[in-house]
Parts: sequence; structure tokens; C-alpha cells
Amino acid sequence: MTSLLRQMCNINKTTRISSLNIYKQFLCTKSDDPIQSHIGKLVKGNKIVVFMKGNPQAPRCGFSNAVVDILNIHKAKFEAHDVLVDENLRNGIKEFSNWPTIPQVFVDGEFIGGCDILLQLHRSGELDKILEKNNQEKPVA
Ligand SMILES: N[C@@H](CCC(=O)N[C@@H](CS)C(=O)NCC(=O)O)C(=O)O
Repeated sequence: MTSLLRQMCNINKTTRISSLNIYKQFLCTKSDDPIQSHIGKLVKGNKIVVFMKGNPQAPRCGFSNAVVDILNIHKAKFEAHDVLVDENLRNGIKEFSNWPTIPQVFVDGEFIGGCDILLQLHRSGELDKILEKNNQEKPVA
């Protein structure tokens, strides 16, 4: 972003104005969409947030089930959102993270991955490091 702004300062005024408009549009697209800003708040609402099919007590897909199992192995406390009860959430989360499938795991508001990535991180021992600081229930914001 900073380098984009720096490049804008080096071009002539007319081009700079139209570039700024494009930049403004880019910044506004996601936050202007109510479902995107809602998801933005959800992912920051807790240290670990999972978008899944079903709920942790009754996952309705094997991939979601596996993510819950992995987080439980790590004794990680997380907030889960069931995308099957809200079609807007189901589609919106894919756009938000630019990731086409469910489940989706966020830590500290950052997209970590789906089932395969979480399993990989678990097997490599990296998940411990990612979750280490997240075992408290403290919300991010
Ligand atoms: N390889 C994926 C598997 C997840 C997956 O394939 N999910 C499918 C079936 S549950 C999905 O979300 N499809 C789109 C949808 O149902 O909206 C991962 O690592 O999470």
C-alpha cells in the first residue's frame, strides 16, 4: 500500500487523481459491503474464530469435524460460526478470505487456512506456536 501511494506521488496530477479514485474504490469495496464488514468484526471478535458446517458439538462435514478435533487436541478455545444457517455468511466468508471452501480458521483476525493447512500445521508442530499465545479467552479488540 505504501509503495502504491509513493508511486502515485511520482505521476502527474490528472493521473494521480484518477489513481486516487481507483485506490479509494479498492479501499471501499469490502468495507462497504455489510456482510464483509460483519465478517470483519466476527474474525476480530475472538482470538480463534472458525467458520464451519454445523457446530463444534455436531459438525456437519468431515473437514469441519477434523478442524474441531485438531483445535480440541490443542485445548484451544475458539468461537465457531455455522455457515449452513446463513447463506450470506457461507458465500461472504469465501470472498472475505479469497478461499473457496469451508472450514476456515482465523487467528488474531488473520486467515490461517482450512482443514488441510491446519492438519499440516498440526503435524509440523507449527500450530503450537500459532496457538500458544491464543489459549486465553481474551478477545483481540
Ligand atoms: N481441502 C479443503 C476441504 C474443504 C472442502 O472441500 N470443503 C467443501 C465441502 S464441505 C466446501 O466448502 N465446498 C463449498 C461449500 O460447501 O460451500 C480444506 O482443506 O479445508
